[in-house]
This record gives sequence, C-alpha cells and structure tokens, in this order.
Amino acid sequence: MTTTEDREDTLPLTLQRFRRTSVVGGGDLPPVPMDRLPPGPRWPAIVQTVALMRFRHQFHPWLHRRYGEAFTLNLVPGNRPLVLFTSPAVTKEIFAADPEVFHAGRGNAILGPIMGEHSLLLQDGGEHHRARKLLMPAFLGHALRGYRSLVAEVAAAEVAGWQEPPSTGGRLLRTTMRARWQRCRRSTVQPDRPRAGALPSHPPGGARDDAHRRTKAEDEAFRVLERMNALTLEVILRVVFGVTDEDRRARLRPAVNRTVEISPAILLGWAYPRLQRLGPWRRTVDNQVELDRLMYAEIRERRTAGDLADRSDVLSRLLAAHDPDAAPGEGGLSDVELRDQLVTLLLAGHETTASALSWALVEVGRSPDLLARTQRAVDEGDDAWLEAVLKESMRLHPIIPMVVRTLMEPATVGGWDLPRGTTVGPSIIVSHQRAASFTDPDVFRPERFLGDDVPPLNVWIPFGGGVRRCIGAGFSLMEGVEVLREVFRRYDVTAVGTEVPKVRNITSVPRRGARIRVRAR
Ligand code: HEM
Repeated sequence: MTTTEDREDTLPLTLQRFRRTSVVGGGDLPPVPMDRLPPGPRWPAIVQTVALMRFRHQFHPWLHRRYGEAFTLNLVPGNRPLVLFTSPAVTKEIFAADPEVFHAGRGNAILGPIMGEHSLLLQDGGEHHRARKLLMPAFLGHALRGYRSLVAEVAAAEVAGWQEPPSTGGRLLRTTMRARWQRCRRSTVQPDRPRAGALPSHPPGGARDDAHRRTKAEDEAFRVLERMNALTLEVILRVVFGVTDEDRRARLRPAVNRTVEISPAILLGWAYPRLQRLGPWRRTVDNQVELDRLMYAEIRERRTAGDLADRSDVLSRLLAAHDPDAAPGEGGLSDVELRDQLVTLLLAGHETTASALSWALVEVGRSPDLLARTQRAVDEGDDAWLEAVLKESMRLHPIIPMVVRTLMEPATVGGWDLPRGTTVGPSIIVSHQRAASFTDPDVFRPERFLGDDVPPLNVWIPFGGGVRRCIGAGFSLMEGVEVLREVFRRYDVTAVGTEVPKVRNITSVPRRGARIRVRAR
C-alpha cells in the first residue's frame, strides 16, 4: 500500500494532478458527428459553454422550450457534444443503463486536478465499483445514526450565536440590543401589540413607522448562506475528516474555503496547460499544495492513532475499510486514495448542503404559516416534515443543474441512436419544473414529499441516480434535519428581500446569500 510516510514533500503528488488536461467527456474519445444528434443552438462552442455554466437557470428552460425533450450543446474544449434530456422516462433509462457503457467519471473530468484520479466522482467501471463498496458502509443507516449527535452539537454551537450574528459582529449585536430595548419599551406602552418579531399587516404607527421597521429588518438581516457554509464545513472537518485538533482545523478552513471558491473560469482554464502558470491558476495550485500537506498529515497520524477502532468519523471508518476479496494486508485505501476521497466528500458535501439549507430557511421564512407548521413539527418531533422541507427546497432550487454520463459505446437513449463519445444526461432544472410531475411547480409545498404519493426517484433527482446516486444523500438529509431542528427550536425566521439563484463553482447558491432575520421564540 502506498503511504506518504516516506515522502518528504507532497508537492509532486499535487502537481501530477495538474499536468493532465481535463476535458469534459475525455480527450481520447473520437469526434462525434453532430448531424446524428438532437437539435441545439448553432452558436460557437465557447458561447454555449459559458451560457451553460453561467446562466443555467434561464438556459435549460429556454432550450427545453425551443427544442423540446432532447437538445444538444457543443462544449469547449474540443467541441464535445452534450445531449440533455428532460423526460422522466429517459432519466430512468439513463440511471438504469450499463455503467460499463455510460461512464460518469468522464463527465466529471474537469474536476480532476482538485479531486484527484481516485475520486469516486471521477472513477468508472471496476475501480468505481471497488471504491463505492469501500466507502458505502460509512454512509449507511448505522453509521449515519452514529454521526447524528456530533452534527447536532456542531449545529447547536453555530445557531446559538445567531442573536449576535458573527458575520457582521458588533454592529448587529448593537442593533439587536436596540431592537430588544425598543420592543421592551413598546410592550409597556402598548400592551396589545403582537408577539415580538411578528409584523402586523397594518402597523399602528403608519407609514413612518413602517419605513422604520423595514430599515430595522434590513439592518438585522444576515446572510445565512455564510453561516451555513461555516456550519457544513465544520461538520465535514469534524464528522467526516474527524479532525479533533483545533489548530489543524483552523489551518484547514482557509485552504478548504479557497478550494470550494474556485470559479468556473478556473475550472475551464485547466484544459489549457499554459494558463496554469498564470495568477489565479498558479494560486489554485499553491492552495492545493497546502491543502494536501495538511490532509496527508492528518491521514498519517490517524493511521497510527491508538483509538482508531473507537472513532466513528468517516476517515477512521475508511482507514479500517477493507475489500473482502483482496489478499490479507491488501485491499485498503492508500494515502493518495484517501486524500482524493476526502477532498471529494468535502467538495461534494459542503456547499451543496449549505445551499439547500439556506434555501429551506428562506422558503420557510417567507410564510408565517409555513414557519408555524415547521416549528410545530420541531416541537412534536416530526422529522418527516423537516425532511420534506429540505426535499422541496432541493426540488424548487436544484443545487446541481444536471448529471452526465459519457457513452463508451454507441447506445440508444430516448429513441436517439447516439455515437460513442457523446455525453448524455437529464436536466435536473427542467425535470423539477415539469407541471406534469409537480402541480404548480413554482410553489414551495413540502407536502409533496409526505404520504403515499411521493415523487419517484426518476422525477425528483437532486442527487442523481442509479449506481452513481449521491453517496452522501442520506448524510445531507440527516444533517439538514438536525440543523433545521436547531434553528426552528430557537427562532422565528423571516426572509428579508427576494432571492434568485446564482452559479458558484458547479453549484447554484442564493445570489444575495439568503438573507434572513431571527427572533428568539
Ligand atoms: C444537498 C446536498 C447534496 C446534493 C444536492 C448532492 C448532489 C449530488 C449529485 C447530483 C451527484 C451526482 C450523482 C449522479 O451522477 O447520478 C452527487 C454525487 C456524489 N455526492 Fe453528493 N450531493 C449532496 C451532498 C453530498 C454529501 C453531504 C456528500 C458526502 C459527504 C456527497 C458526496 C457525493 C459523492 C462522493 C458523489 C459521487 C458518487 C459516485 O459517483 O458514486 N454529496 N451528489
């Protein structure tokens, strides 16, 4: 087994990843004749690529309206075709297709320099099967139950501080104190005033009072996405990596944040090796070197930790994981494999869950009825409602726009005979907006996910599907429920202003950071 113990420096390992050119769909595949593919725009590939990456929330529905159930895009580098489908029947076909022919790793090749070649997201065939078998037990029922209390602890520590929102520090604390004092004064002068924090529909003070309140609401608002990012990062560092040393966590946080913040332009730039010597690309490599150094140090120490068997974090479970078909002493994960899987879990599981949670808070915070219903669920221990809130948030605001598979052999998909080298996938954005699947698709309605008639897994697809379905789906729902419970147990939540999605890296996040304000219940 390869370990990093004998290496003085992890630099060569990091640089190796950046030497490969990353191409969506894979550079070694033959060119695909475009005339055999479903219709699509004729614009230059670079324009289509930018539209797909930057304006996906408008672009997917537009393509669907213009071209119907299947459409083709041409992407840089190499003019690779991507065929997107929108009907649940074809989604089912793609998820059930032979993974030896429908490769997912190729479609994610652009993430290679960050995640590494062993990443579950980038592997295919037998390698993917082996890695998934080793990782899976750390994400199943028994293990998930083991993480719950630590997640709850991290959530409680974060959420408790919201009365003094840390992102804006003293000013918000002062505003909160002033607001409390004003409420206290009003409640003595006007005893019939509604409960603190509840805005009456006709404020007794007239227009001036109304303007004052709006300003106050704006003043007290904070970007909950920032707090959720901090929270989910802490969960990854403590529950997934199991880093108990606060000093190392403090050094990991900025390196991890810089990794998560990589923009689509940087991702695309990796296809052009000469760019890698320039400013932002150079800084990305430097940051990766630092992140790798810290991660390898943690892995090395953990291998020899005396309490490994008692630890329940994901890394410790992976260190103990062993392929039963391998010879004795073989079949475990090497240091490099562990690094790649941990960075994958970090990137796949951190901002995705934070965004889903932020949207959930904004949606519930928009409606007093939903707020009351959700707080009742918390008081009555109704976790199914909290999970339904999360699922409906992921439906209305998909975090990932599509999932993709590249054909290693010619195949028929949705009635189209597609050549080898074509990349195909369902559009999650359009699937979740289909009126035939979801009545009033623009309305936030968690009830869709309760009862016997819940949307099937080829209709509600925020986690993808088939053998590649998100390995962290259960983890993120467990984490989400714990966080929502903690928030609504303590606070009345009000959404401030409007929100629309914006593209960040490969995920979609609330553009204004999901601004909310909270009042202690
Ligand atoms: C709201 C939260 C999340 C969303 C929306 C999400 C979404 C996705 C999607 C769409 C895929 C691709 C599936 C496919 O190709 O069919 C995926 C894969 C993956 N996700 Fe997640 N994810 C989330 C949270 C997490 C968490 C918390 C983790 C781990 C801690 C995680 C780890 C992974 C991994 C390792 C894969 C690759 C699976 C494979 O290829 O076998 N994700 N996720």
